[in-house]
Amino acid sequence: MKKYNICIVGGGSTFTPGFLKSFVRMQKEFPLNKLVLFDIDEERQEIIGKFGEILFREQFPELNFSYTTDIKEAYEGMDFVFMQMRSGGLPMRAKDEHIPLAMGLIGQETCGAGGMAYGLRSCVDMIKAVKDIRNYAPEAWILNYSNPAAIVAEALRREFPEDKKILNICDQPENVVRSCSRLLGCDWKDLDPVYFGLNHYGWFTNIYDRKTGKDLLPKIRKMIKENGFLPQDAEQRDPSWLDTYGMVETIMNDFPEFLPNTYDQYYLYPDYKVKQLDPNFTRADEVMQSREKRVFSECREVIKEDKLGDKFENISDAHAEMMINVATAIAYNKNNRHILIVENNGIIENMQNDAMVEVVCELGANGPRPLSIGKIPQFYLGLLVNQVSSEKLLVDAYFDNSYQKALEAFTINRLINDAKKAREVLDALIEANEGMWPELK
Ligand SMILES: NC(=O)c1ccc[n+]([C@@H]2O[C@H](COP(=O)([O-])OP(=O)(O)OC[C@H]3O[C@@H](n4cnc5c(N)ncnc54)[C@H](O)[C@@H]3O)[C@@H](O)[C@H]2O)c1
Ligand SMILES: O=P(O)(O)OC[C@H]1O[C@H](O[C@H]2[C@H](O)[C@@H](O)[C@@H](O)O[C@@H]2CO)[C@H](O)[C@@H](O)[C@@H]1O
Ligand SMILES: [Mn+2]
Repeated sequence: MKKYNICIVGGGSTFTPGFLKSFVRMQKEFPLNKLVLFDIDEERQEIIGKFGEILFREQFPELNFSYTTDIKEAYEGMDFVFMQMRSGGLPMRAKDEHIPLAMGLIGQETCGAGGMAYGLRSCVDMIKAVKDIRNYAPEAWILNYSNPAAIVAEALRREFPEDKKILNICDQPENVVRSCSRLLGCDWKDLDPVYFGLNHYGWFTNIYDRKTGKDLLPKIRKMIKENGFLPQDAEQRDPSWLDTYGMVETIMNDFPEFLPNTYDQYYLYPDYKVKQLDPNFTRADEVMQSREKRVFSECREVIKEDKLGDKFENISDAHAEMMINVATAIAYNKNNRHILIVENNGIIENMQNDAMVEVVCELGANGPRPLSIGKIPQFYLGLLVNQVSSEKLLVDAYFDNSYQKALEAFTINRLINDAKKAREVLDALIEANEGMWPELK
């Protein structure tokens, strides 16, 4: 069995320990020869890297493991590059969330004004990173889940139109499916979903029982009405995530036809969410006080003790497992189903062909083969056409260095929806992102 060479970009991410654990756990399904962590932040990379050295010494000693801030060392000879960079880091995420909220607008990592601010930073850094990767590893599969994945996917589609080995993925749809399995008391792998939308903006039309073909969505709808909705890993979640999953019940009371992605809450209830969110303490602050602190202090402890102790079991690795499953589908031409972000080209019949949509695909060595959706109802079409327009205008702003296009992207966005507010928040974000955005003239 071939053993693969993998690089993780954003190797200093809070999610890296979860990946390291999954690579140990899944070494039979996905045998590795070499694993390199790459980050631009030497200090973060060193802490996670040293933790990784101890983890692999104890659990997977034959793996050739290293960490670096050098692009040649990172990319040369790679088969797969997993991308999880956070352009601007968590401090900039805090600004993306605080600035719009202080103006009465949704401030969120990937949605609305904050998502667009993060989007422009990610366009700059992701395009540079993909060029670097292609310089050293022209044939590597690039599996991107750096956010905002919708905007990154559109920018990469335009910058690298011939590159068929770049795949954009989000684990949120799979998480909703896993959460349904918790509700139903079954294995999530027995559920066969049908899903359409954009990244962080979609709906499940059906959740079939894989064995019988029966649609379980009516039962799920009823159970959510009676019992609410919890994430599969509720016991490990911060309070804000429990609120987010709880909103699925509200959404289904108003729009019972389909099961929503949790991110739909921002687009359907923007006024309510603005009132609920605290402009001085957002999710970024919660992450910096919880996950980031915990991950780095646990890594430091392991380094100090020079042994893993009991740390392995408690590392959360749900989305790492999903990403590794995506890589194995490609590596072994499995053609099993994943929800992926791909160019529409008629999959959603009544949406433009060049939209980057999120749908179920069969995935194998030749890439994704999306399953057709057909026409979607007017309500959903209206919402999605609005959002895809905003995302495309933002990417125009990036490529054309155009303030006007950015203003249009912000104005049309449902979470802003007013030209004066759009200009005000855009100008504030230009100032906050100095040196990290393209110059907008
Ligand atoms: N698509 C999904 O479903 C999904 C799920 C979870 C996280 N994410 C994304 O994963 C990323 C990491 O999230 P996190 O909360 O762990 O963030 P984090 O800030 O803890 O880690 C991100 C790392 O990226 C590094 N980085 C920043 N710019 C870089 C660049 N140009 N090149 C290389 N490294 C760079 C940072 O130094 C940092 O160590 C984010 O983009 C997040 O949005 C996506
Ligand atoms: O606020 P954060 O940083 O906790 O999460 C933002 C990300 O949320 C989703 O990813 C979840 C994922 O669904 C869950 O299974 C687990 O792995 O945690 C992740 C982070 O909490 C979303 O899909 C990402 O795009 C967001 O970046
Ligand atoms: Mn996501």
